[in-house]
Amino acid sequence: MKRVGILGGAFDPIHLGHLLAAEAAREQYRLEEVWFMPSHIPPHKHQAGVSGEQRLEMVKEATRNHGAFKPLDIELRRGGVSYTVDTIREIKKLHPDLELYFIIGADMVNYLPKWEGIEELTEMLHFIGLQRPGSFLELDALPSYIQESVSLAEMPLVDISSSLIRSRLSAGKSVRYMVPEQVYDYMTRSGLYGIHSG
Ligand SMILES: Nc1ncnc2c1ncn2[C@@H]1O[C@H](COP(=O)(O)OP(=O)(O)OP(=O)(O)O)[C@@H](O)[C@H]1O
Ligand SMILES: O=C(O)c1ccc[n+]([C@@H]2O[C@H](COP(=O)([O-])O)[C@@H](O)[C@H]2O)c1
Repeated sequence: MKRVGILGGAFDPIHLGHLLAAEAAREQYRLEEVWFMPSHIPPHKHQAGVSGEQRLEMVKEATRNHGAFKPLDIELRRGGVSYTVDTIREIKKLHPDLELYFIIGADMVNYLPKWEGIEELTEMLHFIGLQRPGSFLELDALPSYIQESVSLAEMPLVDISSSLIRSRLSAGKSVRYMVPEQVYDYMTRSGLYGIHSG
């Protein structure tokens, strides 16, 4: 069975933490592809500041040079609140032959018990969890059926988040090298987040 990883997120904007997480999961779990999937409306946080189209465009720019990385717009096309369980049901119908891995940072691992339809999700896929600065991964605190569906991957700890990038930009600070150069160029060209070139 083909092994595919999915990295879901707001990508508001996509940054190096996302890319390193995807690459670590790909390498350590021998994933043939990793799909980067922007949410329409995220279930547990504020709606993104920039449009879905622009977040998808940044994902395309960031993934274009990696043969195994692909953008996936299934949640943007569906609209509404992006519950992962609904998305995975849809993907399973389209591709019954895939072995699916959902890639998440430590903050989201700790949150798994609150996810919509989490029991069904653990039957449909595996989770790959990554350490993230500021969030201590507490697998022991999770119910055992969730613990069994989570495996960990190692990555260099990267203290970058989309909110850090947005707040730096609103303060007129540089975010160069926190996002790939192509994403930086796109943000500058489109004037996203009030960015000024330089
Ligand atoms: N620096 C990082 N290290 C490891 N995982 C990360 C990192 N940044 C994001 N992730 C994971 O990537 C997924 C998507 O993240 P998302 O697009 O919401 O970015 P974010 O940086 O967490 O955004 P925000 O700061 O706006 O909350 C989540 O599972 C999140 O835990
Ligand atoms: O389905 C849920 O209940 C659920 C709850 C929290 C997060 N998620 C998904 O996890 C991914 C990362 O979430 P976030 O909030 O860090 O962007 C993204 O694809 C979300 O849709 C899903």
